[in-house]
Amino acid sequence: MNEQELLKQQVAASAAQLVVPGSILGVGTGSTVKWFISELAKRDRLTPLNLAAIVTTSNRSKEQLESYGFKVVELADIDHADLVVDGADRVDDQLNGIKGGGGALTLEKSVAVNSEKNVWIVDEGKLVHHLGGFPLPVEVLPISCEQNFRQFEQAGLEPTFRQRQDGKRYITHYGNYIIDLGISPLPIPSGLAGYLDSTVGVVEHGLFLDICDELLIARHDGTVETRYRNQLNKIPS
Ligand SMILES: O=C(CO)[C@H](O)[C@H](O)COP(=O)(O)O
Repeated sequence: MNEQELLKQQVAASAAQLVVPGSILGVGTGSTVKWFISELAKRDRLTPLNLAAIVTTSNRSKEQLESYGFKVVELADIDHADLVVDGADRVDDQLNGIKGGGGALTLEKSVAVNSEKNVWIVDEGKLVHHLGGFPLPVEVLPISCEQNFRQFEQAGLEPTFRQRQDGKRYITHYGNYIIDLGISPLPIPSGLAGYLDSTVGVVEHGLFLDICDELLIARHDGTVETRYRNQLNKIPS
């Protein structure tokens, strides 16, 4: 296994220990979450977790969970999740993140805001002081996507339509497009989030602000560091 995969496995194994037996669990999407699901299954095999319900944010994660015998329900079937474990593309000093590299941002945000606790699992290469250095995904309705594209261009946000390998536009689970924005580092990401939230035709965007409660970071020295949102003032800048 290469070092990157080893880091993902280590941080995923730590997150699997946070799952409380009998609880309602949310499971995100991505290559780090893939490890989390297999570590969860490993733990469940040793001592059954008897989870009350599992919701997930993509068909990929659903299929993997089901392959281990977990039963997955829809978000609409639960009132809330007790814990969601998800990956992230970039995380800043305030534990704000860019998510949606895998295109699942809308369901990811819906599941996240309906959870008591959000844990993100990343390797240290994802850490930045200010959010940036990764295309910011914005899911847009097809009917007004060209207008949105021009608006973003005029705002200097360097938009590009996400494409599939065959060169056609990427289509989300909900039949929408994704416009990736080439943003420069954002010291105050709430400004851009507010602009996108108020833009007609935008379904959701990948700025996840004040959502992550606990960040698990796989370090190259083999350790896993935990940062808590409610203890941010204790983190040296
Ligand atoms: O937001 C996501 C998918 O929409 C993922 O959590 C994010 O892209 C991180 O993925 P990976 O663990 O593969 O780096």
